[in-house]
Amino acid sequence: MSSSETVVETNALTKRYENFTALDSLTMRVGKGEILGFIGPNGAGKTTTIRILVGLSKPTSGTATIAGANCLTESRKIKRLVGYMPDDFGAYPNMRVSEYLDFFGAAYGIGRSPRIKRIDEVLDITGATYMHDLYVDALSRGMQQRVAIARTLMHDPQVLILDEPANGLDPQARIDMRVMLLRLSDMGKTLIVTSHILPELARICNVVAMITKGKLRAFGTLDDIMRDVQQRRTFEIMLISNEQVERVGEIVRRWLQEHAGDALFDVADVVCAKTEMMVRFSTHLNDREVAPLLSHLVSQGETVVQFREVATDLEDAFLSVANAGDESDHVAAGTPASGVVTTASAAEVDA
Ligand SMILES: Nc1ncnc2c1ncn2[C@@H]1O[C@H](COP(=O)(O)OP(=O)(O)OP(=O)(O)O)[C@@H](O)[C@H]1O
Repeated sequence: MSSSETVVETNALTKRYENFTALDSLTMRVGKGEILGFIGPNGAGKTTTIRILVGLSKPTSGTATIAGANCLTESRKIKRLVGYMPDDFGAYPNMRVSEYLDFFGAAYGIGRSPRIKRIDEVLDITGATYMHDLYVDALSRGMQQRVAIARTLMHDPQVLILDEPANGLDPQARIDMRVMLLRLSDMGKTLIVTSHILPELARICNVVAMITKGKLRAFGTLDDIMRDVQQRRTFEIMLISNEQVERVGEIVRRWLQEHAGDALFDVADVVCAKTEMMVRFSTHLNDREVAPLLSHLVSQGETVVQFREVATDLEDAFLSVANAGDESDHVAAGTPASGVVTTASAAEVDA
């Protein structure tokens, strides 16, 4: 992470709905001009975090600030500092793009003549000048996303929070979106961009925060996270009957606990696939270190049909980090938010 001036900061941010913890002690910071990729599957807690940041929801505990303004108590300042683009564009029948932007500019209290000038500026920044007189409800999804971003820029905020901006875009529109976000970052804007999948957008992010079930699982540069992910290897143990699966899973877990040293994530990572008669695990251990596990299983009376390493491409591994399950909660909970926190499971994130 760059050492630039901190613009967005959360400390132990927690949100509970009765007994349910939607956000669990989230601590992170984003610097000026940085693009944060805020990644996690559906229900991970991204919108909860964003709603707190933009002052629409109060946390149960913890703090959040944007450019020094308290998100909980200084909602006027926050409104001026932040441009928020929600996931849903909304319906605006019979409204031209210029009228749409004029409407939101007026809502921000921008006077008529600076508003007209600003509309041209934001359309220029977002490459949407040609849409000036088009009707918003006749635009494609990609065009609407541009206009939505133009709208968030009307009051020239320091921070842009974009909820799923790449959602529903075709490949070319995604590329265009990336270019636009980089341009905004070059202008010194700080961006928080959410996504429920590993987006192409992650490649332009300076920092990536991965969140599942309300907890931060990984935080760092994409390179940091990738490096850690690449050091892990996945093994599969094929068994002869499905009644072995849970038992072998437990043996593997205990063995990793003893042999994987401080690589606690390995233990959290054991996946038992009953119907496939298979146990899968990922580990930082090398071949020589992992080989004794096979003899250990045999010495415990387990019949093993195959014990093999499986190829996982980087993207699979990256997604599996984002989709870490409950079992790793005890590990991630005590881990500081800075630096890389990774776990991997074989479950797939929805794409
Ligand atoms: N008002 C509420 N009352 C109870 N539970 C809630 C409420 N709002 C959100 N939740 C729950 O909190 C969890 C986090 O939701 P959140 O909307 O933050 O997830 P998300 O990461 O934004 O997911 P998505 O990508 O689907 O929008 C979910 O399990 C959701 O059901």
